[in-house]
Amino acid sequence: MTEPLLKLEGVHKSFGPKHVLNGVDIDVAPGRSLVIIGGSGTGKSVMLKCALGLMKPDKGDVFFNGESLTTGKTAKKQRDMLERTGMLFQGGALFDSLPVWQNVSFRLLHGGKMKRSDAKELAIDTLKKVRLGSDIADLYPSELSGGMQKRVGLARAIATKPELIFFDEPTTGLDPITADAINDLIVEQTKTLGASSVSITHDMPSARKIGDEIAMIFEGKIIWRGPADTVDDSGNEYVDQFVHGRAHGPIQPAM
Ligand SMILES: Nc1ncnc2c1ncn2[C@@H]1O[C@H](COP(=O)(O)OP(=O)(O)OP(=O)(O)O)[C@@H](O)[C@H]1O
Repeated sequence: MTEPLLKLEGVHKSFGPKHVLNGVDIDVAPGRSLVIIGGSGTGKSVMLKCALGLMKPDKGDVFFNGESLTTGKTAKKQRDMLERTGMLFQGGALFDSLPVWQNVSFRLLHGGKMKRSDAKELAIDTLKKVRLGSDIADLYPSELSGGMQKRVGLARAIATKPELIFFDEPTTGLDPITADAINDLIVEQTKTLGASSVSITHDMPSARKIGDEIAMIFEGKIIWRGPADTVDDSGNEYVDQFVHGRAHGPIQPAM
């Protein structure tokens, strides 16, 4: 069996008396796309932060390419993982004070790896991949629509040609047509790179489109996982309620 690129094993995380993650086991193979669905406050973002090393699990481990990120020379291993990882944050999270091209090539510019002129050229090439023209390279994020900002965020996530990309609610705040176009670009660009991806969302159209596989988190555990095209017929009453957006069922609405 192929070694997973990313694996979370028995990950626990609590805040005081609040147990958010209660033994999360999940992995993603090279070149595969995993979408994690779950209701508000179920710990999706906390899980993502643990996977990225931004939060330390209380118990359990995170492996990147088979290497534990919580034991041994963790700082070096974390750095190595982050260099090989791209991220599209919820809301785009662009730097308002930097023009679009510097946002896209931020890591290459600031990692001292590239001359400014080369970084700008790479940014413009990458913007083209997300169907944005060179005319926006010198604009600032506030001058762009929400959909364009997401495209810039996607361009930034893929600019370093990562092996693994995290997508945190990639279509939040977009109309359904723009959201669909962003999802198409996400699929196209991750497949072109041959990268693995882990996305978290509660938007089912996005989950169906982006995911090779879908997993559901509930009460701090992965309660179901399967091929994306089986999510409507999972045989799991929790998944069924979530997928069909029913207020009544075993999951209580988060109010
Ligand atoms: N740093 C923190 N300190 C205390 N509690 C936290 C912290 N981070 C998250 N939590 C709590 O952990 C729980 C899960 O939060 P998380 O943001 O992971 O949910 P989520 O599934 O991503 O929700 P949503 O879909 O609404 O974004 C919440 O109850 C939240 O208040």
